[in-house]
Amino acid sequence: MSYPRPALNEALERSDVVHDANTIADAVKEMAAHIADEYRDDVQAPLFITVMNGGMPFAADLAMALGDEGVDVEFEYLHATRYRGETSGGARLAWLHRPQTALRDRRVLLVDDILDEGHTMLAVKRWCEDQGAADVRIAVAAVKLHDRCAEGIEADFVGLEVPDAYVFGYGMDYHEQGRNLRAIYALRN
Ligand SMILES: O=P(O)(O)OC[C@H]1O[C@H](OP(=O)(O)OP(=O)(O)O)[C@H](O)[C@@H]1O
Ligand code: HPA
Repeated sequence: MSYPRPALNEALERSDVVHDANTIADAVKEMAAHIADEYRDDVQAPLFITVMNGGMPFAADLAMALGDEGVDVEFEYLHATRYRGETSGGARLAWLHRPQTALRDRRVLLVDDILDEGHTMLAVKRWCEDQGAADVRIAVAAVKLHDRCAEGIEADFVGLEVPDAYVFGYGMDYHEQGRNLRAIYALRN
């Protein structure tokens, strides 16, 4: 993250709301119903791995909505970043924290804010598979609409679609700011 950073207020002035808080809440509830169907008959709770930092608000909402559906989850987290507070991603994914729970034979649900070019999820999913996970599913609050997504990766559960612009809010940052906004905003180019 380079300083001084661009101001969040100025970014908000040149942004549009793409999904408001109510729309996001409805999408999370609907996703939770689908995800619950996937796991409710399992003897062991899925390992619910939040991809920090961006995945945190969505993961919290989704976990509670799964609880409402009567489905328990075991919490874990990882931190892998390739944007590092910037608005375009680097080639290298930096692992800042790996899950400490053994993944062997576990069903894993990876939970993140956005699937954009997919490089982060591709690497994280492969790592989980290499650890011997029984199966790895991906839930994201939003998928960005473009044709630059890495081959071989897609989300199993998607809340909302966002346009091909830099988006922030609901976990997603604008230069490490704005993650705690309840709506999702897109910068006008
Ligand atoms: O599909 P991709 O193009 O790979 O981008 C998606 C990833 O980028 C963001 O993380 P970031 O690297 O910004 O780390 P952060 O969550 O700590 O901000 C976001 O939270 C996803 O994990
Ligand atoms: O558009 C985005 N916004 C915030 N974080 C992101 N990580 C990948 N794409 C984005």
